Amino acid sequence: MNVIEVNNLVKKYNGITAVNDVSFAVQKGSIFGMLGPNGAGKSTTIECIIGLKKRDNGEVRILGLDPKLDNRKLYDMIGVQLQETSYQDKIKVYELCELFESMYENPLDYKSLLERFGLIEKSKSYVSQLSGGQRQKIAIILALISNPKIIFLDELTTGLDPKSRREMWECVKELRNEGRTIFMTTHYMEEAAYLCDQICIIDEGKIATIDTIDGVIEHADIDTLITFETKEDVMDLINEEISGISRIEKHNDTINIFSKREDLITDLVILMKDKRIKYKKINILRPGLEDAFLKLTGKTWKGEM
Ligand SMILES: Nc1ncnc2c1ncn2[C@@H]1O[C@H](COP(=O)(O)OP(=O)(O)OP(=O)(O)O)[C@@H](O)[C@H]1O
Repeated sequence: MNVIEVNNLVKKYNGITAVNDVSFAVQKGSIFGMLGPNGAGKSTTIECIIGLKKRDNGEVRILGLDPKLDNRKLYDMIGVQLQETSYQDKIKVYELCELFESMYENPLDYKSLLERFGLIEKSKSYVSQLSGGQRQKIAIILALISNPKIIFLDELTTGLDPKSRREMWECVKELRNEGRTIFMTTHYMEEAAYLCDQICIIDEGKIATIDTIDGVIEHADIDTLITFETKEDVMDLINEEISGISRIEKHNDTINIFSKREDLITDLVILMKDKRIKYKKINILRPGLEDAFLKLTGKTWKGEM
């Protein structure tokens, strides 16, 4: 069952198209990740979906409701963490939580949420005194107070250290395991690969692909690379005896074989054994999300883009 449906979404800023005919659906109880570089249109997509920004074209349904028309109803059912949330300087954690609690009809008990996220002893601290990771946990807690069915997380872990990022990942998984649906955006490929059931690669406002991680990699149709070292002249032999090679190259003693056939390595090892060819450092490199991103968008992934 789809809990988010977006069809042909378009958003322009002063004539510049930030989100260009974007369509996708998100299944109940899944983690859906939107992955793309700076300025790809991720935040704008979230803001249009939840009704914070007016879309120029297209249809959006969240739990069957149109955020443009059923704004109020939806706010009790979704939780949102936006990228640039600034809190009042002189507000304490419990005050902020109480403020959010007062906004909903059936809020969750914020104290148990603070407990769950290991922040109960920070209850009386000023939000401004919390670490980056703790502030992001507060953002999740605030998004959870309405006991939402769907949670929108916009670059939840940007700027966090690796340990805090890992902690946030576990939090997000837990939320999914409770049956909630997560829509998240991220710059981090390993985050998308670790968390997301479905991933959507967006670039310059357009979707390059939507699939599972394995599906995205498969869709990109990239060769596996098998490398090894030998001092012997084997190029002709390999070309003659082994099928399915897209490309083979030699750099000094290193041979690189590109192929769609992962089992090519088995044939290769048998061939070398039969012909008594000495080799070392045999290795297989399967394509990853990074390679798929490059193939699908023509851009190199620079980690935190
Ligand atoms: N309020 C605005 N007015 C004009 N242009 C905007 C506005 N907000 C975003 N844009 C532009 O729209 C495009 C998409 O921006 P958006 O913030 O949605 O991208 P993003 O993928 O979330 O990027 P980032 O990862 O840097 O947050 C960018 O070119 C951006 O400059």
